Amino acid sequence: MTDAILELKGLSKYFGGIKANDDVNMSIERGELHCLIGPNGAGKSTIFRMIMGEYPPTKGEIIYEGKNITKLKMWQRAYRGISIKMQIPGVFGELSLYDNIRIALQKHVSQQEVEAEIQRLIHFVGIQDLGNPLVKNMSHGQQQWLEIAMALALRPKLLLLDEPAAGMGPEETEFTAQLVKKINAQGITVIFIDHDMNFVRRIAKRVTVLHCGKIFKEGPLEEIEADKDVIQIYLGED
Ligand SMILES: Nc1ncnc2c1ncn2[C@@H]1O[C@H](COP(=O)(O)OP(=O)(O)OP(=O)(O)O)[C@@H](O)[C@H]1O
Repeated sequence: MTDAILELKGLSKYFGGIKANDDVNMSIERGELHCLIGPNGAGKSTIFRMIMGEYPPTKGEIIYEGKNITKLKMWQRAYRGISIKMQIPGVFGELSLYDNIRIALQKHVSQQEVEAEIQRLIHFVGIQDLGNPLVKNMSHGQQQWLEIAMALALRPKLLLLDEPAAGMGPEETEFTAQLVKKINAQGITVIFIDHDMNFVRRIAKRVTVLHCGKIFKEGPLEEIEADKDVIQIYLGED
């Protein structure tokens, strides 16, 4: 029997004449580490924005843990365990590292637990040796890991990561791949978007390919990489 944590049913998002997503049907198993790939403008980020509740779908339904959440507000979805790290940095550069995490922890843990939780999170994402700098003085990679820590502060069951290794060098990319695996090993379902197939290869087992807003192919990584049509529309690109 399947145990889907998330199901997208006929999900569509139109911006005027642009069909950013068109009749997307997807099912994500609890505990999966799933990757979304596809050419620029294929509609990957729009799917994330609908799952998190930023964009209302034009049509279709989002079922999370068996319940229809299509009309719920963002905070209601976050409260139920959906957390996201978008492509655009969501950290506060003028604030310290700890204060950024403190903001993310607001209302999720009691006042007495905050400091211990900050330590747990910075150790988990590997930024425990920096002291407590202003975030704008942290490297790009460190800021990305901080943002992941902030997403984890919500104790999610489902974590959405939009290009978690974008702009990183090889070592930081490898570290991020290990971090994503570690998150998933904790039982958190992860869906991530990425363009870098070396990164995808390191961690994903199942991959969905989007093209022109629609699901083009879905399957195990090896099948997707060997698929002639996928190579033609996407993987054959430089
Ligand atoms: N707020 C918006 N208003 C109008 N059009 C939008 C909006 N958001 C996305 N689009 C359009 O929807 C389509 C899908 O965009 P989306 O950002 O989801 O693609 P993507 O696959 O994430 O692309 P990339 O890989 O470049 O991040 C694009 O044509 C984009 O221009």
